[in-house]
Amino acid sequence: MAMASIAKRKAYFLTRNLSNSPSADAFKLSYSLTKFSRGFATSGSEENDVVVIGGGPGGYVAAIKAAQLGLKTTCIEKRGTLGGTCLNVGCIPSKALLHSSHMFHEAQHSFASHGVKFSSVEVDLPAMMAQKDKAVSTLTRGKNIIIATGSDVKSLPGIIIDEEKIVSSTGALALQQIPKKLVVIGAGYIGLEMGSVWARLGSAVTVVEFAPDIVPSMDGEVRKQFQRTLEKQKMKFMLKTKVVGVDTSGNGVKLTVEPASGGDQTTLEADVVLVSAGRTPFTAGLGLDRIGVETDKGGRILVNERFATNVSSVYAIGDVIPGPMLAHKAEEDGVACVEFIAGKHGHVNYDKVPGVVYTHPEVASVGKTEEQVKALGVEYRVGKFPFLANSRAKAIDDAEGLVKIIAEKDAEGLVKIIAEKETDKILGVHIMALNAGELIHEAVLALAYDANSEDISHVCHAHPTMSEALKEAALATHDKPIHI
Ligand SMILES: Cc1cc2nc3c(=O)[nH]c(=O)nc-3n(C[C@H](O)[C@H](O)[C@H](O)COP(=O)(O)OP(=O)(O)OC[C@H]3O[C@@H](n4cnc5c(N)ncnc54)[C@H](O)[C@@H]3O)c2cc1C
Ligand SMILES: NC(=O)c1ccc[n+]([C@@H]2O[C@H](COP(=O)([O-])OP(=O)(O)OC[C@H]3O[C@@H](n4cnc5c(N)ncnc54)[C@H](O)[C@@H]3O)[C@@H](O)[C@H]2O)c1
Repeated sequence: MAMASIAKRKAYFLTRNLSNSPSADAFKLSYSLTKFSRGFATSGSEENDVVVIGGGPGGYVAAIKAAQLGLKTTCIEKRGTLGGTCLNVGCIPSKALLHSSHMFHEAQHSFASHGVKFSSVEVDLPAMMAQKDKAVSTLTRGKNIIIATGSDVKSLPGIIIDEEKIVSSTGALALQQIPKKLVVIGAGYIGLEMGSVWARLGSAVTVVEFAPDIVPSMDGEVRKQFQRTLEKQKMKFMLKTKVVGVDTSGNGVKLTVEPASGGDQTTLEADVVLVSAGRTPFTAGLGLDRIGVETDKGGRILVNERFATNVSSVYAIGDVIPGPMLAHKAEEDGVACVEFIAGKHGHVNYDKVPGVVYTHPEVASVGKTEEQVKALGVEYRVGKFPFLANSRAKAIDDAEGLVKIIAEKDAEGLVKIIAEKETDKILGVHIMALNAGELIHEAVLALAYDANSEDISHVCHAHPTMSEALKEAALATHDKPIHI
């Protein structure tokens, strides 16, 4: 067992290497949970104010915040390192590979038009993986109970993940060879990000999606442009399609697929299949049923607005409770939860949590989609501004990220703002651009302060910047944009 303490903050982090006996660990931890819930002291001789189970973004942030609030805190993590899914097998390694594969793609396709020439460019996959591993390891060194045990990949009936031929995101982050053919099941965040990585490195990527659209939670208009852009990057989509059979007996994998509503079957061949059809809350081994913690049908722990479960002194945060499965949402949950425990007021507004798909271009959003606003029966106005008319995007030849498709109007990046017609209050902002994940925060702030589109249009934006597109879209929402 490795034990690290952040002495200054007086939060203790207990991590253990699970390589010996996962079940023994699960048993000990579930035993502890039962014990804590009855008000006993924690393991060892010392009494804690807060014990956090799980050291992911939700758990470790909750532990640090609790200690900052003066609560004696211990965080227990079954992995050898803190950081959870996000740091170990999620956000950080996936963004490292997205960045490396993007550099390779740029060197192949864009540098020459900027006057930078190479005689040859090739991929050194082991070096790329080592760079990703370095990014992770650099960051991992670094009585009340809060359950922050996160989530795990959702398995599909009849499909067994072996992390070699049939992989979850964890396996897709560690492939030893570039697959010639990669089939991705699920066109959500993971499927599109990991599909992008391997498509850029040369894999022929086919994405099979059950729903009629990719990223079903995304604004419809933005999603259509996004799909066209990904198709131009050679990703193929089979929408309204389900996988009904898998054969791994040969060298590769044979997948039988058919229309979601039934019909003729076809066979897809792949070297590797990525299962990215969602994630489920992870509570195995905690013995929740033994202490009577309520969950919903999907296994998510039910909490009230104070993150308290139905069992006294037991709280839950992050991926293990309902809401978006995002690292920054888990962190906000953690902070708000311990603020309540410390007798203060905490708050997380799930309507204003931004989401970013880190492809190229990125797609970022906050607030409601046009479809959601329509469904609510709210009268609204839409303001849009394309990056083709933004001088900074043009100056860096990245109106969409790929020089070759710059001229094609239907594939341009954009800012889209949806505002309530009567009040002009901003209800949702959607951005597709190379740095949309950064640009979105002006919109997040606007929503946090209940701003109107007119408010944004009165703010002076530096020129030339991509942020000017947000001001122009705001103008377009209630008036007319200047530069189009
Ligand atoms: C490939 C991938 C890419 C992602 N990219 C992004 C991104 O770019 N941005 C983003 O916002 N989100 C991203 N996510 C989602 C993000 O990782 C999660 O939303 C986030 O990690 C949830 O945090 P958490 O603290 O709730 O749970 P987790 O990070 O899953 O942490 C839970 C921790 O609890 C531990 N644990 C579980 N059971 C026990 C037990 N019984 N005892 C002790 N410890 C236990 C686990 O080992 C784990 O370390 C990504 C996810 C994946 C899979
Ligand atoms: N950039 C980020 O913030 C980021 C990156 C990766 C993961 N994540 C988080 O991780 C979570 C899991 O990601 P994910 O991509 O696995 O889930 P997701 O919910 O984003 O997407 C899953 C997709 O699979 C489809 N699907 C479901 N069952 C299917 C089936 N049987 N056949 C074909 N398609 C099917 C769904 O319609 C959906 O489009 C997400 O909730 C996301 O919040 C976030």
